[in-house]
Amino acid sequence: MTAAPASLAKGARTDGPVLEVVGLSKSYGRVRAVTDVSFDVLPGEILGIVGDNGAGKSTLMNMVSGAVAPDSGELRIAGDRLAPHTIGNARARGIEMIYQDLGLSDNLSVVENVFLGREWTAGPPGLPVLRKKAMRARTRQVLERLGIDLHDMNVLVEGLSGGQRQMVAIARALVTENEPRVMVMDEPTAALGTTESQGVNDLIVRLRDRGYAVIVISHRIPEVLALADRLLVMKGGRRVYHGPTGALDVERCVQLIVRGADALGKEEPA
Ligand SMILES: Nc1ncnc2c1ncn2[C@@H]1O[C@H](COP(=O)(O)OP(=O)(O)OP(=O)(O)O)[C@@H](O)[C@H]1O
Repeated sequence: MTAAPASLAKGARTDGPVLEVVGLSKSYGRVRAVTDVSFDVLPGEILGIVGDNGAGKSTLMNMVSGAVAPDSGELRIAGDRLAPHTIGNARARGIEMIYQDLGLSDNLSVVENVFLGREWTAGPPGLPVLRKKAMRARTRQVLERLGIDLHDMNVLVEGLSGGQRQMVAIARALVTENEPRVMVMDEPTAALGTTESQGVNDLIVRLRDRGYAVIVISHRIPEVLALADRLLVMKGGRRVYHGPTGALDVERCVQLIVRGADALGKEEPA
């Protein structure tokens, strides 16, 4: 388990779900992007999120990351309500989102990317000096801890493979002021071949085994069924399944995505 962030509210729970999403809804004009969706994630768990295009996955995750404020419902982190509902507050409370475009700068090195926008400096105010050695050491430590093999951390990111870039983005999410507790990844393997996908998925499993909660949005049904412990299936902005992946096979999962909860022929598990 990772240490509880210092910013965890007094009295907040440290066992049970690290994240509870309670009845979130969001409309854009007349489009109901997400309607009354609830789910939770435990520490040391991978939750997969699947659904057709337009099912509401991105809107839901943008609410989880604090980027989009819900019309109704709330987010609880370790039992404590997220308020105000902002990216800054969600990050301070340990929620990190890695978008599909990764947000890396090609012309900067691995270390520079990991610390981009929050560089460590020393020296008097107005005359900051970059603490390059310390940043390199911290980056190496995080990469080694996660078993990420990147020999040259001064190499420009443009020279890295898709899988390596994904790993730099994950390292970047880990080098924050507060230890993250929930990592949300949008299609982390979408642009990768089989071997590189396997490398990224192995890393996601290592994150899970270190106590992080990892939420993975994916279109790759067999892959996410093999990777995730539980699955959230969305259709038309609604939750149609939230339960163990072991209860589903690829065919049933596809049926849920296409037909909704009717595909199970019974009540979905809570
Ligand atoms: N900023 C926005 N303004 C207007 N409508 C939006 C906005 N964001 C999403 N929507 C609409 O909300 C619905 C859900 O979209 P969302 O992007 O959350 O689905 P998704 O499951 O992530 O889809 P995809 O897999 O294609 O990314 C869609 O009908 C979409 O057009």
